[in-house]
Amino acid sequence: MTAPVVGTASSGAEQPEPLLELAGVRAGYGAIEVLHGVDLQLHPGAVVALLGPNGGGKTSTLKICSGILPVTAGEFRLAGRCVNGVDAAALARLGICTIPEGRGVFANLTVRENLWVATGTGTALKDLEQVAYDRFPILGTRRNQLAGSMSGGEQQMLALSRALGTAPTVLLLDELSMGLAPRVVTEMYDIVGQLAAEGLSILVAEQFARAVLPIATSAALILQGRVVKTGDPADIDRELSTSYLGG
Ligand SMILES: Nc1ncnc2c1ncn2[C@@H]1O[C@H](COP(=O)(O)OP(=O)(O)OP(=O)(O)O)[C@@H](O)[C@H]1O
Repeated sequence: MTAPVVGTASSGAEQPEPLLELAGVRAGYGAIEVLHGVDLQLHPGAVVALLGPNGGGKTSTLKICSGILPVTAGEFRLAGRCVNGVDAAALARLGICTIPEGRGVFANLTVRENLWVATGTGTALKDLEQVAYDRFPILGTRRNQLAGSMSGGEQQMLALSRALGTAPTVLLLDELSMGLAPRVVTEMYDIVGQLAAEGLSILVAEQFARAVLPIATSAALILQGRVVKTGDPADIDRELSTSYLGG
């Protein structure tokens, strides 16, 4: 069976090959299966919003894409090549970068020290700092400030900077909106939209659909470990309002 097409940046009839694809992916924790055949496609330069309620399987799907959770059946493909069993470090070297739920910044390290953590990928600190401070000048003024003392939005900028400094091709974002004021969420998603316009391919897991749909090129709804609907963000928004999340 062919996976539903989702996340295409262009609307032409010619579909480019998906950069990242899950085809019938099953996975779980111990003996308990939580993903029961997930189909998902992310095309170059697209923003796919992966939506659904708590426990639907959003984070587990991102874990598959970052190599943290093994595929037990089906295929995880990058540029058409099956990468089942390829570990997280190797996937990172192939350009997959994750910003986990809660951002993953180290509260007791300064901005600069947090950026230094990403030098483990082989990128020089000065290059990481340049990317960060060019895009988010506020981080430059706070380079010696402890990350934990910054606002949620500034911490999210730091997490994004650390990711971007490694020049990823695919960005996986988990619940970017968590703990942020609505205005800051809008600002952060505007930045995500800009990153996609610059060519980055982005998969965003979000419980709060309204936050991400305005910048998404397509959306997928995951319920109980299955992608039950994929398509245009406006259609999925309508579907969510009427059927699943009570608006
Ligand atoms: N480490 C784990 N061990 C066992 N079960 C887990 C683990 N992590 C997630 N699960 C289970 O897998 C299912 C899917 O969870 P997942 O975190 O992927 O969903 P989600 O859509 O991201 O939800 P949330 O927004 O609450 O994180 C849930 O039933 C959850 O209880």
